[in-house]
Amino acid sequence: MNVPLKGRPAAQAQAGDGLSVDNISVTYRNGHTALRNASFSIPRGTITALVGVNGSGKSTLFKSIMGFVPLATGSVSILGQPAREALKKNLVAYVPQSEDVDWNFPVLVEDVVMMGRYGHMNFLRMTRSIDREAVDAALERVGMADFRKRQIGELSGGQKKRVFLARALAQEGELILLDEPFTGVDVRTEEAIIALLQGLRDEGRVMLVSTHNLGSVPRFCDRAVLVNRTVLASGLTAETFTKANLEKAFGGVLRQFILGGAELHQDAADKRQVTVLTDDERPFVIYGDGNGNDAAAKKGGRKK
Ligand SMILES: Nc1ncnc2c1ncn2[C@@H]1O[C@H](COP(=O)(O)OP(=O)(O)OP(=O)(O)O)[C@@H](O)[C@H]1O
Repeated sequence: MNVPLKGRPAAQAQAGDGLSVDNISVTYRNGHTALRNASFSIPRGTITALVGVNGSGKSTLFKSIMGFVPLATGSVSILGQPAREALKKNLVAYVPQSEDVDWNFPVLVEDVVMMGRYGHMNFLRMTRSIDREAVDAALERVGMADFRKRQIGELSGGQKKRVFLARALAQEGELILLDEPFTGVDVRTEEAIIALLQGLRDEGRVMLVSTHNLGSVPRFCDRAVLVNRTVLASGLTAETFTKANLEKAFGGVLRQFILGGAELHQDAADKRQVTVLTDDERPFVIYGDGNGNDAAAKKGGRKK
């Protein structure tokens, strides 16, 4: 049985010493160069946000790491080994965007999660008790054990995300790529996913998470990579989520937001903290100062 990704090969996973992307360029067959000379590296035991406007190349970067698209230049190394080796060893787990999954594919929740075990099986794909245990544990961990006999097409958006997270867990991937895991999920599910990612970080795994939810990045991401057809900035969140970098990455979009009734405030005491004041004058900190002053949408008066 194949992973129900539209037009993509089954995600293969493997293990290493963080993720290193070195000078990669990707040109699609229609001649469009989606990434040019992109470089960054992230260590083990970290959660890194991948942010950028629509079409900036986030999914292309994931596809490059997964070997779904050929690289015109550069290389990717995963856990200290060439990407191809790491992929063969099942060290990379991929949680795709919901739009990339064929939800009409007739498959049960438990079968999707079992797909995470394929890389651990022989070519006959005979399931062993260790595989069934891994599936059970993964379903329990994401709170989807009661849904194991459901067709995947019969789940809510948040439940679908959790099933694909369970597949990544069952795979025991050391590098986990998550393409917009919070799109279409409620606040409770988002919190549950964040808690799960934090647990995986504590186990020493490497996570790269693309998200449009800038407000939550400082809360759970140690690092950030800002892209727009190349890597504009990368490093610790507090040092990377600067007003200058965010404007570079989001340009008119960020300005539009500010002009549309809010404003950007650079904290005088800590130059790294930026607060967006919303219409109703609630400060919304889009990156924090490391002292807990990074909660989204705190109630309070207008900062001077
Ligand atoms: N298969 C393809 N063939 C040609 N161009 C493509 C292909 N896939 C993506 N692109 C183009 O490459 C650019 C980067 O697309 P990509 O999907 O990587 O962006 P993204 O940052 O993930 O966007 P979003 O936030 O909307 O998901 C876009 O201009 C897109 O139109």
